[in-house]
Amino acid sequence: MRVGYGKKPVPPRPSEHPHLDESWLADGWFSLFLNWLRDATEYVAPGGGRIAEPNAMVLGTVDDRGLPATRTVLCKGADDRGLVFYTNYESDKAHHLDMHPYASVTFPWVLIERQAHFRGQVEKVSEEETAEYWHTRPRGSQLGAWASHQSRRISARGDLEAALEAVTRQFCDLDYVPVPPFWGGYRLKPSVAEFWQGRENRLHNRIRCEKNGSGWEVFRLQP
Ligand SMILES: Cc1cc2nc3c(=O)[nH]c(=O)nc-3n(C[C@H](O)[C@H](O)[C@H](O)COP(=O)(O)O)c2cc1C
Ligand SMILES: Cc1ncc(COP(=O)(O)O)c(CN)c1O
Repeated sequence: MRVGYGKKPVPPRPSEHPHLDESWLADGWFSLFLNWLRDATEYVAPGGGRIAEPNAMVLGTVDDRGLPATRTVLCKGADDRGLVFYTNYESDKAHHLDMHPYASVTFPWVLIERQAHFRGQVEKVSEEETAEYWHTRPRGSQLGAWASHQSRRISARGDLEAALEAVTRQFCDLDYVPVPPFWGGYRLKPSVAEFWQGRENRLHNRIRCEKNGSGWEVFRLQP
């Protein structure tokens, strides 16, 4: 199958925004990331379309053979320390991170012709931080996390539904579902961040910053 050129987005084109500039990253990646995440969250296309899950990021890890794996996770926390996501600590991605605690994440904000990309070391967040987030989740999502041994094989959909029924019964007398011991957050601490902004003729803007001691080295890359 040939994948061709899609329809051009209708005006106003986000690519008419000012050129991405090195100075925007002088203090590191965090403030530009927050601005772009907010833009992605608030953006409404002329036809009314919005970016679904603007906090979705594609997480790249490597397995014990050095074989890369990517999957989407939701960014549930961001500050100048890094980007936080929550998952099962016995999943494939968790095994990858146990062996090799480095990862990349990419936010593909295609609708607004932007992309943000981060690479760095990954560490588990504290149990307190996990608990604080866990208790904001709907009960159904909490029970689903208890029911699913993420990334393990299961022979039938029905077994998953039976597992959900079992944990629903197990916790039915409790007001609060406890945090599973096998569930929690990770924080990716960027040492490299790159912001991409689409431009005419594929002459896109790419600005990268790399951690350099306590500061950041900022430079432009060819598209
Ligand atoms: C939009 C979207 C958001 C997702 N968010 C998460 C998430 O925050 N945490 C998670 O564990 N899985 C999330 N998933 C599922 C993962 O992509 C993946 O299938 C799962 O974590 C198992 O990955 P692994 O086997 O590589 O560990 C999401 C999937 C999609 C499509
Ligand atoms: C399995 C799984 N775990 C965690 C999450 C994170 O999001 P939430 O806490 O809002 O469920 C998601 C989001 N799709 C998910 O699919």
